[in-house]
Amino acid sequence: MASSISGLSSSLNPLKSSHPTPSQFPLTKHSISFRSQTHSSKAQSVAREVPASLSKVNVLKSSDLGLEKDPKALWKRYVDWLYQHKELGLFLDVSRVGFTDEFFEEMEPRFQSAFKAMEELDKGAIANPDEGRMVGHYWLRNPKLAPNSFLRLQIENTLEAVCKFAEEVVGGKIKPPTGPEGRFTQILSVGIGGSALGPQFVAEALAPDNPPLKIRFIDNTDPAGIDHQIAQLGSELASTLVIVVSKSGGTPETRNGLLEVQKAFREAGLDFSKQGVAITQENSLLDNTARIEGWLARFPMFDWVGGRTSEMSAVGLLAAALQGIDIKEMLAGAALMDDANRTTVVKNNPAALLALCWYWASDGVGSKDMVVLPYKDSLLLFSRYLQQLVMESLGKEFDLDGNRVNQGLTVYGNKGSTDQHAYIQQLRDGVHNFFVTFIEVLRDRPPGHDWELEPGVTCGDYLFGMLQGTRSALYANGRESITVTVQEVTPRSVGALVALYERAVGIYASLVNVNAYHQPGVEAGKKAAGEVLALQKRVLQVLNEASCKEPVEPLTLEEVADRCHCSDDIEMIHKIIAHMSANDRVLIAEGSCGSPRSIKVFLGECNVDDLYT
Ligand SMILES: O=P(O)(O)OC[C@H]1O[C@H](O)[C@H](O)[C@@H](O)[C@@H]1O
Repeated sequence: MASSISGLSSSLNPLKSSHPTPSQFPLTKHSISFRSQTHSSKAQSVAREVPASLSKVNVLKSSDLGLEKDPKALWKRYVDWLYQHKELGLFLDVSRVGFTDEFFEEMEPRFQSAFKAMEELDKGAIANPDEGRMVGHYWLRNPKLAPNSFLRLQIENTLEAVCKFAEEVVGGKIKPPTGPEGRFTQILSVGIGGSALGPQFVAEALAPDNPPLKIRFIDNTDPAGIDHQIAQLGSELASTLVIVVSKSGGTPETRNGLLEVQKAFREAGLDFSKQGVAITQENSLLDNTARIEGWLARFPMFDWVGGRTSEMSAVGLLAAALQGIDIKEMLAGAALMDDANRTTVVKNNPAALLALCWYWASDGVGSKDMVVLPYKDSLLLFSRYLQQLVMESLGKEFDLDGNRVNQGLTVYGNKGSTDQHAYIQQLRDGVHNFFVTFIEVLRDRPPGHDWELEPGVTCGDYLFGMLQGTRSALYANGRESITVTVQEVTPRSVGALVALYERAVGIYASLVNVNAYHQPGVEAGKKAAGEVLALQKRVLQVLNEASCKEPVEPLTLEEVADRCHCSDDIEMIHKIIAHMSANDRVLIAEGSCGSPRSIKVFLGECNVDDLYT
């Protein structure tokens, strides 16, 4: 690749020779007001130091350079910057992101520091300092890189065990005790967050039309959602392999899902332990439960693999292998991508190029959102998967030096061209608070099935046209975009995409100096939920005491709050009572929900035993 930064000759690129003056390259009114808005809000909220030169250079955008009006210059920029991974057949086009030569040069030393940090991480440094953990998801696809032979063997043995188990289940050697077909036909995967999103994305992207085992997910503590999954299984519950996935082994939603499924098994007269599989850290609550109850199998999660980067561990691989997906190809694709992402030449490093674009487009502070638009139905869940990977990794209050930075990068998107008929109107014409990543898949459908639905044009040509049209239309209006192109959606290309974004997140986190591998903010919501449930128990106790009196003593919300000794929580008590009374609990509430002061509440039956517990 040429070493020119923007790829523009000096005659075409004014930045090569000198900084443009405002009169040479007038900013549009729109871009002036947007820019000043962003920078002033940034100044108020971000304590992080942005090198003055960077923010200055950053004021210039591709639209300011008039690139979209100069097809030759744009073509040159496209050619000069086009990244190609030959073996993977993957391209990365960053030409529609308008970073300048100066910006690129300013960023270079910071990239070199990021590469150093990634190198240390690869070697087993404690890259997650808050939790004192190594970060080793890259070793999963190249165990030779693991820092010691113990870890290498753990990875290799687990992979071997996953392959063997999947082969025996698919081949019918491991079978359920009962079940109409005498073999496992369904997977019910119970898990949440990183223990669900990767397997969901990969199932949608890669499962064949008629997989050996079909997969469904319970990824929430929504009783109706759980009932729906179990009802859909019907009599096939008897031939369902239940995979319970939780790194910590103590996530409440996953535990609840397990308890609900076990109840369904009991009610169907089935022995859960003969159909249950656990994927979790050794000696976690889940691991101990599975061991004591003698479940069919257990696979390890490693301390040094985070949930959101666990797709290439047993978490992602077991489910994939059971659906007939070639997991060795997924691993090979990821390993090839990882190798490419280790080069220290930014221009030849696809993950670094992504990180560069993210930094430029969002001013290194998340001032713009990342809209991910795969033009392929099977990649629908990619943006959802990336949402956790990117936002849980980068969305941090403090940087590594303890400064309050409130970092992050918002990710959303579904798929093209469908989204063109939903919100792309706003992207083209409305508030300019985003940049787009198009994911393009060159192969429309398997060979031999294509036909022309009008002379010279196939259905896939339309999809192609929609992508290219949207990319051009957005760019013409100053909206930046990245395009990632793969030949086909295969285990190899999906593995490569996962690896590309994992590394881009790691590099970007280094650039903005945050710990990408912890999630302290998640605890706050969990803790608050625990407090709500504890309050509910106290409310029930107070109501029980009042309802055991003769005559029964209905209580106002104020009285309940007083007796719980938490008058500050009266609003929450109102919500607890409204929720319980909507759910056929023994609780009876009189009065109008709309005027909480009118409510009086008591229990339909008094439990004398509970008075003394
Ligand atoms: O796999 P588990 O331990 O059950 O965790 C499931 C999820 O829990 C939390 O929400 C974490 O923030 C996620 O990163 C994690 O993936």
